[in-house]
Amino acid sequence: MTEATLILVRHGQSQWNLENRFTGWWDVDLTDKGEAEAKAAGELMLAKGVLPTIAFTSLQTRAIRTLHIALQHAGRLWIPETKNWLLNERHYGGLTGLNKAETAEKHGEEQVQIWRRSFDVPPPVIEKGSQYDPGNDARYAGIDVPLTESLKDTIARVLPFYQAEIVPQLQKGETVIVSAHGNSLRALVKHLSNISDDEITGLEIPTGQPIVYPFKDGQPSGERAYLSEG
Ligand SMILES: O=C(O)[C@H](O)COP(=O)(O)O
Repeated sequence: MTEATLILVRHGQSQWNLENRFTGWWDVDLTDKGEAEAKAAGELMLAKGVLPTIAFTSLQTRAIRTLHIALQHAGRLWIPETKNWLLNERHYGGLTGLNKAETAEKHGEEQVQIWRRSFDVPPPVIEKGSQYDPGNDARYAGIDVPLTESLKDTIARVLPFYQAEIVPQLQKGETVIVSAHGNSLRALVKHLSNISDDEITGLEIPTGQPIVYPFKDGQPSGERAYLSEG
């Protein structure tokens, strides 16, 4: 039997988390508070002796920097890491850049909640070439950049990456850290904790809080727990 550990961490507070704006694939950096959250996550991993041996992250600055700050403070900046767009945040389509409260005033709380948390209703598409369209960003060269994504669409890209790249590391007994985003991590937690399409609407992932799953032979062997509470 091979035991392993999966650590999931949502990036620390970003500039647009602070400004309450839909972010999705737009690339924003961490705030000072976000950096402090990442540092605390690394210190917690060190204190608990839960030390990553291999890392995965998205192509987005806020997740990459959270990973690096956390690893630095856990003494693990040297471990191998993979960056892949398949771990990016869910694409927020035409909502990208808008203020969440102003959007709720305009379209109603209920509609905004559907766009934010429904399983399979995507936000309106982003206009190609518009201000916050990441379609021409060099990091996405050769990728068919979506124009919007529901959680269901996000799961359809995150899970195959998880199965192909992350599960083999867990089967080998690695301590894997995935530094990603609210909705790309909701996609993973939905799968790992077997949460239904209806119940996933109620799941929130806080910034900078490592979530840990124990694994045996490449399968989760227990429920998720916050490392701070373990
Ligand atoms: O992309 C965003 O705006 C956030 O990272 C997640 O936002 P949400 O909680 O509205 O899905």
